[in-house]
Amino acid sequence: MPKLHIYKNEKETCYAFAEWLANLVKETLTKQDRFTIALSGGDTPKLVYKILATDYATSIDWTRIHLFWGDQSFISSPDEKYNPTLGLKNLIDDLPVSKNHVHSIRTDVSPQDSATEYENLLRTYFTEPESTFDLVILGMGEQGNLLSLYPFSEESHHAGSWVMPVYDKQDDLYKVTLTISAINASAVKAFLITGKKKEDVVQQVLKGKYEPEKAPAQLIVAANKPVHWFLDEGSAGKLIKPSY
Ligand SMILES: O=C1O[C@H](COP(=O)(O)O)[C@@H](O)[C@H](O)[C@H]1O
Repeated sequence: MPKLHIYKNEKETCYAFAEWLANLVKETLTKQDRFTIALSGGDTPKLVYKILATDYATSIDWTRIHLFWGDQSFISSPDEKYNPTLGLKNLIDDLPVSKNHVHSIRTDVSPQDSATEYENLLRTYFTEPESTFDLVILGMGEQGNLLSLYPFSEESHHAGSWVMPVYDKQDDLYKVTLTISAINASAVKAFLITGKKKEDVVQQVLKGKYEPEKAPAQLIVAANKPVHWFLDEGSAGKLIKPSY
């Protein structure tokens, strides 16, 4: 069941998301010792990470936060312009989180070895076989991918392992990504999607026919809990406009 949180623009959406995340962390940390987040890649969450690093630098207990990457591209360029993950990494470096609480996906080994190593890391970190992150932040690409799980790809329907290597045909590069199993085993799932260019994919997932091959985000479920969708009026355009 989706729970929609729709805001006027990207800025308002990101501020609201940061506030919601901070409250979730605070509430959860009254019941447990640590809070573990899987981060989305891409450009959209960058503002949220900036807001967290500044406005929430002291109000969140960062010593009890652990960060994992949701996916990672195998791009070696040292230039942020060509290497989006690098830009994100720089922002994560600004968060007041202990460096040994930031768990990255290696890119200095083969995608297969990197995926195996990340899977082992997760299996050691999470002691319950059916339970992963306290929060997974998810974006969606214009192609309809969530993390690096693409429409009509085998990996999007793979059950069992939590991590997989993926070849992204469109961008001609390898990626390592969490799987639907890892995402669905997390306590809270939240999409953060902004911009008019995403309104079709958002509509397809939330209002279209159930066709998970075409829209793998439809595979994200939360038993007895909502899947959160933080959208701006651009990305939610086709949900909020009357259809004639
Ligand atoms: O390819 C990817 O894109 C999506 C969306 O990125 P954005 O720049 O439009 O926010 C991202 O969520 C995913 O992690 C990444 O691999």
